Amino acid sequence: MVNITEKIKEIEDEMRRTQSKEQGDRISFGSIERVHNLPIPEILPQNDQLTSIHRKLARLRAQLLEPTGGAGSGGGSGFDVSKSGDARVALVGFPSVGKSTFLSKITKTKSEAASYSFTTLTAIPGVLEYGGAEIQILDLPGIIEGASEGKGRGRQVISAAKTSDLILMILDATKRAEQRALLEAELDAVGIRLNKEPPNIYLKVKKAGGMKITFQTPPKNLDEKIIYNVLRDYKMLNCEVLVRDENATIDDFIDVIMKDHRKYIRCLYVYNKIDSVSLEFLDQLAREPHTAVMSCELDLGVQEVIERIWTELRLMRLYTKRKGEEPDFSEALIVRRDSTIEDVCDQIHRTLKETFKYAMVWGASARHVPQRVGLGHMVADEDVVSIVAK
Ligand SMILES: Nc1nc2c(ncn2[C@@H]2O[C@H](COP(=O)(O)OP(=O)(O)OP(=O)(O)O)[C@@H](O)[C@H]2O)c(=O)[nH]1
Ligand SMILES: [K+]
Ligand SMILES: [Mg+2]
Repeated sequence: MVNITEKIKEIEDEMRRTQSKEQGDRISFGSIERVHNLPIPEILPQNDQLTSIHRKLARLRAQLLEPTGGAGSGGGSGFDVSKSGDARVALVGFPSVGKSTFLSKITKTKSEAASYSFTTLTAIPGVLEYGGAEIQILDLPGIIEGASEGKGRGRQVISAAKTSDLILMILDATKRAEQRALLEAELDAVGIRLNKEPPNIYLKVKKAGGMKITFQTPPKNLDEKIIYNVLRDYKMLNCEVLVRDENATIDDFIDVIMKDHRKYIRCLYVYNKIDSVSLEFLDQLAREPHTAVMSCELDLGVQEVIERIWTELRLMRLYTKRKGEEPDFSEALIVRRDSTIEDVCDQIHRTLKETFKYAMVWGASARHVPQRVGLGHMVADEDVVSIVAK
């Protein structure tokens, strides 16, 4: 069986050699991920050899995703914890950063915490009640560098993270700064894209007619030849491509081709143990994007993290009202942002849509109050909705 990890290492070396030949030591390649994340013009100075190496690397990395994909692919199916509640949040981080301490603090579940690594060996679910919603929080074993290649329980942890609506990346404020980039790289390697929208590239596979490649505006990092070569690599000889984003890169394009293996998940970075760092450093951490800081031990910032979880999940609370009765504010109906009346119906009952006649809406989404609307109407947070069935 082919050892993909070894092959990737080989390519990394090849890349390093080509690189130093081309550009001297301008960029050092510490890890595959760093190569992968560099903007194309910088690492691929119109160099065909490098472009082809880069594509090979992307293909191999994709194989790491396959359940039967060579070395270190064992145990990639996640943990056997069923989803419950309105959303799932996964706690991902290196060992002993305080994941279990946090779970025990914000839910009724007690997950063992200790000062040694790998205290937690399996997924422990807890329930956070907030704003009328029940949010499942998944405490997970710590992961280590190389997790995506199967080190430790890495594959399993990452699979569990992939099923979540939000990743809470727990970081230790007292540890070196690289921890964040290392974890991001592990997730990136298995197709998880954090705080990113799917690339704005249209791709349609056809039965015949060859390749038709068009650009909405001249792209900065791509050209017809690069796209042509990538498509040929993936044996997509008949297709239509429209690149709408001028900043799209070759990696973005590969993500579009591999869209069944990509997951776009929001991530909140949470630095724990701020009781042990200087105020100056704390201030610096707190300014990073998508970041919150806390100390579970001193109970500092924990409530703020809970509030951030709620906003990052982008959930909305709706209240229902029966005809001729007051709205029921005792129990909220939780739906995702950008939900329509149709989603609301589905949330109430699987078949409600079939007998739906119209809905009355009170609140921010209503143009006048109440507004009579159809299934396509977009609701807003804290709207009151009354569904009228046939
Ligand atoms: N100083 C300080 N220590 C903390 C804080 N939160 C947790 N700890 C300590 O950090 C250690 C690790 O905590 P755990 O909750 O077991 O960490 P974990 O991330 O679940 O660890 P694994 O399950 O082994 O991956 C324990 O000794 C905790 O008491 C904090 O806010 N400040
Ligand atoms: K621990
Ligand atoms: Mg733990």
